[in-house]
This record gives sequence, structure tokens and C-alpha cells, in this order.
Amino acid sequence: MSTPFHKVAIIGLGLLGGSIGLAIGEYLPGVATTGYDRNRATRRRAAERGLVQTVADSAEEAVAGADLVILCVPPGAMGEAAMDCAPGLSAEAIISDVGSSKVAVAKALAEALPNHTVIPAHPVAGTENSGPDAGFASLFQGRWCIITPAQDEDAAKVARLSALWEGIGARVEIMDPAHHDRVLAVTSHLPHLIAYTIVGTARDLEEVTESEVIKYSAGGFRDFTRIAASDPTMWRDVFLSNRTAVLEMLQRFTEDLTELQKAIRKGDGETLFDHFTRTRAIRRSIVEMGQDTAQANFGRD
Ligand SMILES: NC(=O)c1ccc[n+]([C@@H]2O[C@H](COP(=O)([O-])OP(=O)(O)OC[C@H]3O[C@@H](n4cnc5c(N)ncnc54)[C@H](O)[C@@H]3O)[C@@H](O)[C@H]2O)c1
Ligand SMILES: O=C(O)C(=O)C[C@]1(C(=O)O)C=C[C@@H](O)C=C1
Repeated sequence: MSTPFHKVAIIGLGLLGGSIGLAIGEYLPGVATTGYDRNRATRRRAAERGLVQTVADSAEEAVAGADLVILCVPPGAMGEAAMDCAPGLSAEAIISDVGSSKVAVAKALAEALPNHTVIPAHPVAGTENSGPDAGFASLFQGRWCIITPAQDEDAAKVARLSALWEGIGARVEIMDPAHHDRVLAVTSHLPHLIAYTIVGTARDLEEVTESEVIKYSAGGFRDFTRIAASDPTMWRDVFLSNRTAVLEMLQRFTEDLTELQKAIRKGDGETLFDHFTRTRAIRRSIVEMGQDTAQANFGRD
């Protein structure tokens, strides 16, 4: 495959930044990589693991000569990270990101870099782990990357960014940012909120001692604990930056939960059975489409 970019700078060398660096090294070896993280220990570890070819001492230095810059910092830090890059950016560079919410992040990036090409993106791939040891090259294989360009964006630039993501294994979808935020609110953000809630509820129950929570966590609860172990900084920022869509989906969820609560109280088995039958079909279609994380990540542990 021809290389869509000559030099990619990655700002933030945790799970996402590290995985992109490793993936480019493995699947697009003709593309040079540089990186920067504001945390000194992370920079040291990134260099030891070879997450990127060169670890710089500043964002400005990392982006010098790069034709693509990918910001891989928490959603709330995007604007600041972009501003740190500004003095070193070449006029032709495309600036992108991997933030889990898109409207607020796109706005922050456009405000920070008004004279540059900003094309936001969100790879729908991740784990509950974070930091420079969490990344792995195959993270994006077969996973979606949603690109949310401005309506008047140059199609050729969007195509180059798409080629980069496809080159490291992702399938690309172009989407309106507000639509992205509503879809992800229900498929990713709300599930995380539910997991954070239920694990907290179990912890707070007086009759469920900590040891019982651990002892009996082989069932459904265990899956929730994995999700609830996700990075607190990132998820605080996701909920604050996508609050409108999350609150809308939370309202719908609460209404549906109340319906099920009513059915249980009334002993209405038919309602429960019908509901569970419908949700079982959704799970089966996800597995058939090959979108099951457990399957997609199979073999990496
Ligand atoms: N974790 C996931 O599953 C997942 C999946 C898709 C997208 N994302 C998005 O990817 C982004 C990064 O998430 P992650 O999981 O890689 O987090 P992470 O905590 O593993 O890595 C983030 C890194 O950014 C660094 N950082 C923070 N502020 C900075 C700044 N101003 N300048 C330079 N470095 C800075 C931190 O030191 C950290 O090393 C977030 O925006 C998140 O929404 C995460
Ligand atoms: O698999 C997981 O651990 C994830 O939470 C990954 C996940 C998701 O919800 O699907 C989390 C946040 C992202 O923005 C994208 C992917």
C-alpha cells in the first residue's frame, strides 16, 4: 500500500496513541512516527517500548515536519494539546484526534487551530486499560473508525485520513458529528455509566461484603467490573463533553427500566420474556457481524 502520510505525530502516548504508533510501525512501515506525552515517565516508557520512532521533549518539537498530527489525549485536554502543537505545525498538516465525543472536541480543536485543517475522528476500539503499557498494534483490526469532517472539508484530505486508518486495519465510516454523539451515547457512553453505577451499588450494599463481591463475580457482574475499571479522567471528560446526548439516552433508559421494574412487580412474565427475546436477537446479530470485542480482541492476551 502507498503511504498516505510521510510523518505522523502522535500527542498522548497512552492506550490509543501507543496503539496507533505500534500499528503504523507494523502495518505502514514507510510512515515515520514521532510522539509526545506531557507525562515524563510516559515518554520514557514510550521510548522503551518503541511506541513511536522518536519521542520528543515537547509537542512543538514532535509535530515539526509532520503531515498528520493525531491528538490522543482525554477529550477535555484536546484544546490545550492542540495549542501546544500550534507553534511547530506546518501549514499543510492535517490535525486529527481520537476523542470519544465529537461535537465538543471538534469545536475545541477548531478554536485552538483556526488556520489549520482539522478532521476529527473516533476509532471505536479500546479496552479498560490506559497508559503507555496498554497499547497494542492490532487494536484497530476490523474495528470501525468514524471520521466526522466539516461539511465543506476537502474530500481528498478526508480520503488521506481514511487511508491511514484503513492501512492500520480499521473500517472507515464518515458521519455527522452530532449524529456520532447520539449513536455513541447509547452504544458506548451509557453502558459505561451503567457499569460505573452497578459496581458502585454493589460496593455500597452493606450486606454484600467486599469478599463476596469478588468471590461471586464470575457471572454478569464480572463484565461490568471490566468496563467500570476504565480510565476515570477520560470518562469524566466523555460525560461532560457529550452531556446533552447522554442525558437524552439516560432519560429513555430510565423510562425503559421503569417498565421492566413494573413488569417484575406485577409478575408480568410475558413482558419480561418478550423484552429479553428481543435483546438476545440484538446480541446475536452483533456477533454475526463480527463486532464482538471478545472475538475481535481474541488472541491478544
Ligand atoms: N480508552 C478507550 O477505550 C478509547 C477508545 C477510543 C477512543 N478513546 C479516546 O482516546 C483518547 C485517549 O484515551 P486513552 O485511552 O489513550 O487514554 P490514556 O490515559 O491511555 O492516554 C492519554 C495520554 O494523554 C496524555 N496527556 C494528557 N493531557 C495531555 C496534554 N495536554 N498533552 C500531551 N499529553 C497529554 C496523558 O499523560 C496520557 O498518557 C481520549 O480522548 C479517549 O476519549 C479512548
Ligand atoms: O472495549 C472497551 O473496553 C471499550 O470500552 C471500548 C470503547 C467502547 O465503548 O466500545 C470505549 C470508548 C471508546 O470511545 C471506544 C470504544
